[in-house]
Amino acid sequence: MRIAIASDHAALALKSALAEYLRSAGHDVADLGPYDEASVDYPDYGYKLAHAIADGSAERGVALCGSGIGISIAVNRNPAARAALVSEPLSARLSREHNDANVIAMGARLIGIEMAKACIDAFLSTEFGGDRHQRRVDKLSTLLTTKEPA
Ligand SMILES: O=C(CO)[C@H](O)[C@H](O)[C@H](O)COP(=O)(O)O
Repeated sequence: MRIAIASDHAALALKSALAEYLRSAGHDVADLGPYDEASVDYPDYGYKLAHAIADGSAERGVALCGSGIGISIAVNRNPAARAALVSEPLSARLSREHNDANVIAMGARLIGIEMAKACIDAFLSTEFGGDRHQRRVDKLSTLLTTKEPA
């Protein structure tokens, strides 16, 4: 699978570890940065990651910052992205099954590497459930253009 990964400075080490984990599992991983420990702003990297989802260069995204909160907010500014901030595998699975999430977000200051890998595994191995969930995901798109859900 084509997977883009991005972070801010707070999640640099987790980003490197997860990129390696994903590559060793056979995925085509695009590391969108940053590439050193200099302090950066999560909106810049959330923007890049969401853009990769929107233009189709990535099928899934992994977004990381200290808490995961800032970068997940940034990614979700792009209407093509559905980013889910998770800290354990059940939420990661449900984000796919119910929400058709295409980006997983995690907080490097809150989660360990093994839990992060377990979340990624659940996220990548779960299919969207469709049916009633499709109707709800479709409504997310209408929220962008109307004041009230259809
Ligand atoms: O966006 C965040 C909080 O919602 C992230 O945790 C950031 O990584 C964090 O704000 C960065 O903080 P720092 O003090 O500049 O390292």
